[in-house]
Amino acid sequence: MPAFKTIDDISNPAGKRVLVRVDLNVPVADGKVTDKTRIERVAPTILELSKKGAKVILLAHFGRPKGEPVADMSLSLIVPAINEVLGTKILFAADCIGPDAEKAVASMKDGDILLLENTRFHKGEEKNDAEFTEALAANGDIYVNDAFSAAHRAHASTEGLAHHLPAYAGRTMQAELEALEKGLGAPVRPTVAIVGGAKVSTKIDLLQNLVKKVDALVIGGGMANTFIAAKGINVGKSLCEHDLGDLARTIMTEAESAGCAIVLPIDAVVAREFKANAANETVAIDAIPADAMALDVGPKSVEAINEWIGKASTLVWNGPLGAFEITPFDAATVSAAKFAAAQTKAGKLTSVAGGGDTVAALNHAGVADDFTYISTAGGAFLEWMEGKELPGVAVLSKTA
Ligand SMILES: Nc1ncnc2c1ncn2[C@@H]1O[C@H](COP(=O)(O)OP(=O)(O)O)[C@@H](O)[C@H]1O
Ligand SMILES: O=C(OP(=O)(O)O)[C@H](O)COP(=O)(O)O
Repeated sequence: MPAFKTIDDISNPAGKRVLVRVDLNVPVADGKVTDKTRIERVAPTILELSKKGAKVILLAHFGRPKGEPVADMSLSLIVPAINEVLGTKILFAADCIGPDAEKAVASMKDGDILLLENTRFHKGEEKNDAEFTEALAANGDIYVNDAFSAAHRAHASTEGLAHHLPAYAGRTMQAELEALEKGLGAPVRPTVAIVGGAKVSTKIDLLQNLVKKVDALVIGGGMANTFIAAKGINVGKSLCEHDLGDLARTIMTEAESAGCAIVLPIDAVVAREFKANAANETVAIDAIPADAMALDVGPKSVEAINEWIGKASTLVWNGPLGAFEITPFDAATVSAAKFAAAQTKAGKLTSVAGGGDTVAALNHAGVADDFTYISTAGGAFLEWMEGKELPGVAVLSKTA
């Protein structure tokens, strides 16, 4: 575990302006938060600092707005859910830097909690731009990073700020690293990884190293469509990143050399509309109609996936196997989740899953509590698993 300072090392937080980086990138449907796990996980840090009399100023991103304000990516949408979890009313400022932020911070009393608007509404955030970082730092005396799930990003609010202010790890950051080390520090083989979901381009790179660490890599969701297409199979209108075909083929070749089995779907549940209860059919993977989308992996694929889970001693999982938010396309994810939970309860499996939507999917399946450990992190968790240095964690120990 990297050595860093924690909240215990803040000598007297009372009256201090503490910039706390949290991950509020939560699943939302019809303007409502559908899974509050990430908020629940950062609540202890926020409440502890507030109780100690600090002025708690929350920094977070929401979605991928590309450096411009986007109405449905405003963190104001998350405020009611935060109030509910914290059991107190927080303040909100319409910008994370400049006069709006300054005014809101200046009016805070000791113990108040203020959420600043989406840091990604400014281009400087993802560029880790010095001027933007300074503008963020102007509103704080201390920086606490509690966003383990965003620690794989070297952004202004996740990395840059630690160079400008005394930096500490929050309680969730500490707990995540400790739990991952305990559960996966020395994984018992065979180790199986399941990677699915929709963030294909940002996660596909990780698979190149992951295939060297695991005995089987099960690929589902939009990631599977990209691999299927790379094999020359038509995936119709499915979520698929066709330009990543070369990389997908390289990963399959490297997996073979490393002795890692790649488990791709052999059938799919397809529909013509992305909505709950859309008319659907199950087809062989090479028979996806040109006008349809594969929204879930099919029952034969689930059988094969569960067979791999049955052989595994360790399971790491990020990314749902299908569009689990809309029935019946949650079937494969729910089935594999229930089977992995049963294996874990029977003492046959160490199961670690992570990612905002993955946690929501496991909650939806009603089995999140039965997994060995649930991380709030998806991409960060996979990068940690690869043995990569996470910039948001590394900077905390470098500046300690
Ligand atoms: N076949 C598919 N087609 C479209 N979307 C999919 C498919 N499979 C999974 N998804 C979507 O992937 C999203 C989750 O992906 P991702 O953000 O990568 O996971 P996590 O947040 O757990 O890291 C969900 O919203 C789900 O609907
Ligand atoms: O939701 C997140 O990552 P995850 O989907 O890998 O769990 C984090 O908030 C990071 O978001 P990003 O992948 O847009 O940088």
